[in-house]
Amino acid sequence: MMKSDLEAPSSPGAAIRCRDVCRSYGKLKVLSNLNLTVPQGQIYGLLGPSGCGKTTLLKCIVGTLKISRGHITVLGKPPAFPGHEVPGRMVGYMPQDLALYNEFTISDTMWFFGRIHGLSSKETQDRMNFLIDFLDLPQKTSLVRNLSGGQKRRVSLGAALLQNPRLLILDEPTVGVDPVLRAKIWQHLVDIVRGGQVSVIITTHYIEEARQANMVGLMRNGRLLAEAPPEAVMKQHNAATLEAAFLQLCEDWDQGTSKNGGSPKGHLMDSSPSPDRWRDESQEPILPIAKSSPATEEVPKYKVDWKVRARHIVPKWRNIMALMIKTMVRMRRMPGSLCFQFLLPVIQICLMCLCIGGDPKGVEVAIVNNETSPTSYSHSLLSFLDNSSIRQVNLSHAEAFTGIHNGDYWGVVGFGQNFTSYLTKRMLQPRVSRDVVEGGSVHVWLDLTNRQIAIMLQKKLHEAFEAFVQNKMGTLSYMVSLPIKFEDPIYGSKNTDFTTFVTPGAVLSITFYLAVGLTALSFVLERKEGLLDRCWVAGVSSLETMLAHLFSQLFVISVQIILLLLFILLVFKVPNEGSLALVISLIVLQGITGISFGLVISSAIDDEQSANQAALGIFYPNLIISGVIWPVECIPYPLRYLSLVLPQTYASEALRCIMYRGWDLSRMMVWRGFAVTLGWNTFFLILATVILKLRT
Ligand SMILES: Nc1ncnc2c1ncn2[C@@H]1O[C@H](COP(=O)(O)OP(=O)(O)OP(=O)(O)O)[C@@H](O)[C@H]1O
Repeated sequence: MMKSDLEAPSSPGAAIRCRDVCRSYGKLKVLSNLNLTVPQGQIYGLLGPSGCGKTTLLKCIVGTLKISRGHITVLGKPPAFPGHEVPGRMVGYMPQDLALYNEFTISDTMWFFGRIHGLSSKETQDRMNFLIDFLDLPQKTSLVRNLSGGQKRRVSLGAALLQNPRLLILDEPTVGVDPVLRAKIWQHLVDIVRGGQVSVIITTHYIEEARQANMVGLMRNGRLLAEAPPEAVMKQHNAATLEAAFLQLCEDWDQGTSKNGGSPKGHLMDSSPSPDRWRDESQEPILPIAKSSPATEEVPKYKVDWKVRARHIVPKWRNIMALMIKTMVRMRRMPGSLCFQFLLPVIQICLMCLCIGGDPKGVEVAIVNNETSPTSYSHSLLSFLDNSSIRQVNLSHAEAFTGIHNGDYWGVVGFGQNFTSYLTKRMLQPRVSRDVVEGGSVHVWLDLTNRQIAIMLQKKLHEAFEAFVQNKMGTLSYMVSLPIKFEDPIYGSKNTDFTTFVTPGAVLSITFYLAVGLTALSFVLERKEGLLDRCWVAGVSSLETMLAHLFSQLFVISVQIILLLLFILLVFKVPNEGSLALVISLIVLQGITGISFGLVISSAIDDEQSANQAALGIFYPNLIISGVIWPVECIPYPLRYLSLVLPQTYASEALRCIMYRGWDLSRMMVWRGFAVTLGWNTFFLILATVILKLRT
């Protein structure tokens, strides 16, 4: 048997007491001055037409919805009171939504809730075996996603019954359940309340089955019309069935409200019933719940000492572990998606290194050479042009210019008839005429619409000319060199390409955005399916949910980062002059920033489409103004200040400094990147926790 570690509530008469409870959704008033009392050790059937506010009331009772006015106590204290086990092990909640993990098996589901409630393996196993048998569930290895609607509801009921809670809150547990099993479930409820320790509040659409309840509450338009034992309700209205009695009561209420200008008919009394009263005096008339009496009832004051409060706030490792195991099990059940997550960053960085920043290849350039001799300088110079980058096409002057105007060539390189003799003169004589300089020059016309290609052509022509001079003049080549000399670089190499600049920023961006993508939907779907609320009622705090997501996603991004680094360092040979530990730490921290930002989106936004839009919406602006693909120095000033506070600007700079300059944390440009990243991490995590807390 499971240990019964649950204390008796401070108010022995009532398991749940709602007084003057009001709750609205925007302008829609769903609960208005509602009073309800669920007696301890009894089954309370909450009945009412669709949309009258039953689910809303149950959510207020378990504490997932805040009430706008009034007072609720559950097992003696308000829900979510520090140190109170509601939410927690004392309460078993079956929400109206299925609120089950589809990728789980029945057994995974029970183990998950067992861990959260702190049950031992044996307790979980025993309870699971009993519930599978009792609820007539299929094999425990069956996946929830493959179960029928009715079977899913029974698994959901099983999860609520698992820890033998003191209070069961069941929102339509018998929908989609066959009559035999329905009877069995009701019999079970009757059995468990018999000892007087367990109380049940249950909503159902099958009004007649509520005759087995000890007490029914009849709800309409957000008010409780009456609260009494079922026989008393039927007797009061001379009805043979509870349904007929309920119809009668609604009619009476409607007539009462229309005749009396809003107040119910006279025979509906004006005081709130005491639960004990109904135990003995079930023949009394049905009592509506009055507006006046509860107001006179004093709201108890609850005190809590700081130790209990602190224990309430500190996250429980047990819950974090349970949630992490849950995420891992779900990942294992979706191997395709997991492989995709691991490979996506590698694919992205490979594409980036292959396609961005390298030298253009096979660029067609028209050559108009008016020198014919194969020994001429023009032929020699052209032989030094990099053939892999530039494809030379020999043409006449007219053809070359027609071609470049038609967009066939990126440039025209022209040599005059006397290029060789004029260039020789220019090289050897200190004073030459303008015509000699003109005729001894290479003339280049470029299509400058593509700046990268144009810059490449200019660079290749300069390199070809330098190689040509070196070849022709040997040690005397210094005589014709430009009076600007580029010495050996302090950092980097002379052949540094744009890829080298982009890679560190790209690695950080890829890690950040994949982490955002991984987490942005994590709560959205769980909230939609009611799983967040269900876990919260089981005693999982917002901070625990947040930390569990963070730790599980850390595992995924760690694998992603290892693969990314292997590719950039070993396959694409991006240089790393600094400490690998610093490189890894900075990338991991950026990943955590991405996870935390994803959690903010996930906790603030309710639907997948908006969450995706938010994640995508910030992608380009952030990428562009973080100096990842183009230097920050090019950003105009007011915008540059914004750029500098973004999570990736200083971090990219820091990573470049570590990798290419070999700097460490003693340099401001390095520690600044770490500091900004850590700052954003903390901010996003706190923000996400606060939003999640406010919204559950
Ligand atoms: N999140 C929400 N936002 C806005 N309105 C809501 C929300 N949830 C419920 N409502 C509205 O509040 C009213 C009461 O809904 P509730 O789900 O509590 O009814 P119910 O009695 O449980 O109905 P049913 O028996 O059909 O489940 C309905 O009019 C519903 O449209």
